Amino acid sequence: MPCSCQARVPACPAGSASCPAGAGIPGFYSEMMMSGSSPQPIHRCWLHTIILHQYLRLTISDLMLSSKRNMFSKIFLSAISLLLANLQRFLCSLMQFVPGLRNSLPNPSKEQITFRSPRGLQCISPLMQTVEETPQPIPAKIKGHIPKWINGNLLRNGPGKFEFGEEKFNHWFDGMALLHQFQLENGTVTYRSKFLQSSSYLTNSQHNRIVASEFGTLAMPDPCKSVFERFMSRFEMPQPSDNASVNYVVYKGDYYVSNETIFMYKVDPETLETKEKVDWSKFVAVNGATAHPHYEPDGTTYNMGNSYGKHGSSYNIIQVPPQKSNCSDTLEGAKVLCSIAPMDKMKPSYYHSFGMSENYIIFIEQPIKLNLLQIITSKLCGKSIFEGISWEPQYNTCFHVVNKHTGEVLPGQWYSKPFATFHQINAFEDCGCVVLDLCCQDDGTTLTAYKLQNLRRSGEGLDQVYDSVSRSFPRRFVLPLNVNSDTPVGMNLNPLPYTLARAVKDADGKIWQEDGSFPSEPVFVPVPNATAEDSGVILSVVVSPTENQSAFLLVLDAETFRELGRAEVAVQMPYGFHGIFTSH
Ligand SMILES: CC1=C(/C=C/C(C)=C/C=C/C(C)=C/C=C/C=C(C)/C=C/C=C(C)/C=C/C2=C(C)C[C@@H](O)CC2(C)C)C(C)(C)CCC1
Ligand SMILES: [Fe+2]
Repeated sequence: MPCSCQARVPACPAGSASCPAGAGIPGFYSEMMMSGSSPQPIHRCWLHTIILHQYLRLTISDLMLSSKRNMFSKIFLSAISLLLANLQRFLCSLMQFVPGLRNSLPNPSKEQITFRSPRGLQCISPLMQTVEETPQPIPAKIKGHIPKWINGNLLRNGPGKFEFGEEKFNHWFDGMALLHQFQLENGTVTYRSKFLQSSSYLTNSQHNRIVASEFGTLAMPDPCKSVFERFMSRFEMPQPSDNASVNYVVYKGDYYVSNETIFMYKVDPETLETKEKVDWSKFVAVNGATAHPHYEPDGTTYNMGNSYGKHGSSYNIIQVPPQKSNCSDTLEGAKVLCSIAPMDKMKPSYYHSFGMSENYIIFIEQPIKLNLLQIITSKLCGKSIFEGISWEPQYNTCFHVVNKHTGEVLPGQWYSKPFATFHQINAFEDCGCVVLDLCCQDDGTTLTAYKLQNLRRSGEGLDQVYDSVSRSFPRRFVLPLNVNSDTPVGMNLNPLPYTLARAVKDADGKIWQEDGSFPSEPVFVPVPNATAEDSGVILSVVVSPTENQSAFLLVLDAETFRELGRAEVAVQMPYGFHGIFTSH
């Protein structure tokens, strides 16, 4: 990394103990908990309601920034309720504005965040069980009203088959990709689903056992082979899975499903048919890419992927052009914009997503480490890839900022105390800073909780699993970009006053929840020709482990979070991962 005037600037996690300035977003949660508001939404729907909260948080902070509409009264009411809820913290935040006092304020300590350990959580095992596909569209039963202007498909991806014959997968992420489609047309909704016809799915089906290893499951050698052949198979390199179960992504206007390996599949978003398999390494020198690319308005796509070579690994930023040069195009023209060396080349960090603002790509190198030696020898040791991943909080979390137009890595290092992050909320630039909102956990061992044996527990066992998972909070990080050797040390460099304006959402109370219901990642669909940023609807597929409780597509008014309608589908549906909406 170019580093002639390298400055190590502690990134400022709003509300965390390391940044006095940040009485930020996480405090919002602690206040919500401590002021006696129900912590239920997080506890009851611990898989995804959190994301709904995070989405809300984002909407509110954006509203606060633009502050154009009828927000003043909301802010005022919120401020009053916050003031009453926590007078001391409020005074502290006011003192932030007094020059000289700002840096001497007490840190909002983590200990202030108190949680009740929930007891008797509802068993969610039915959401992680094999289901049948529904290849022909079936009509959904509409309750309420689905606006007629929403025309298109909500496409979602996630695991739907967890065993073949007698053999069972170990980890939630191993389940075979089931592609879902909710088709919305003129106020009506139909649903269909199909299993991705990946090589993993086809060979496992053909042999009626697990032949292809997945993230958390090492396939056993073929029992029909000789003892010698079975022994020798242990010396083979693990093969990357093509079970693209994590998300739908778009490159050059075509739809693909993706996990995080070297393979993706092109799919037909209308019929859910599996089309061609695409290998990233045929186009750019990478061994995989995330399932969370970022898109420019013109269709240019940015992604990140690791490359592994003789001398260890690199993190690479990839740019895919917006248009095809002919109709059979896939990733032609893709290029590596820049490569970043890991802190330890044999132990690169795991990342599930990355940030993008107008001019920058922000890569977060977190202390969830891939032990390459262990992964390469995993077959020999009888282990899965998952077992080669570890949480190593002796490392800080480090932010790398790259100019996405030039590929130049900015000559600074921003770091924070160790935290783990899977998903980004937002990234933008303001006053010479990059502002990042992330879903953060103080501990990076969550992947273990997602083992199927844990998720399928019930009663006290499930409560224990839930207690073992570090809570996820939205946190705001401010990375001042114009830092050089003249920049004074020990001063808060965050010029943005609005990182304090974090407490508004609670009183706003835009939460959708229902007992025993598990909403999926919310997807915003703007009304055609929308003028306000939140004119439109929020779509979320809601599933339930309760018998005979139908899954449904929920349609909320994005501005008010009022339920407009729901489209119930009488099929069993597992809990999925991600998806997108595609307009007709
Ligand atoms: C094996 C091999 C090599 C090396 C291979 C290596 C290093 C492979 C590494 C593979 C890895 C790290 C795979 C990771 C897969 C991770 C996946 C699929 C993650 C999925 C995450 C999901 C679905 C997240 C879900 C969610 C989370 C976290 C929070 C919730 O709130 C919301 C929800 C459910 C969506 C070499 C060196 C190229 C040589 C050749 C052979
Ligand atoms: Fe994700």
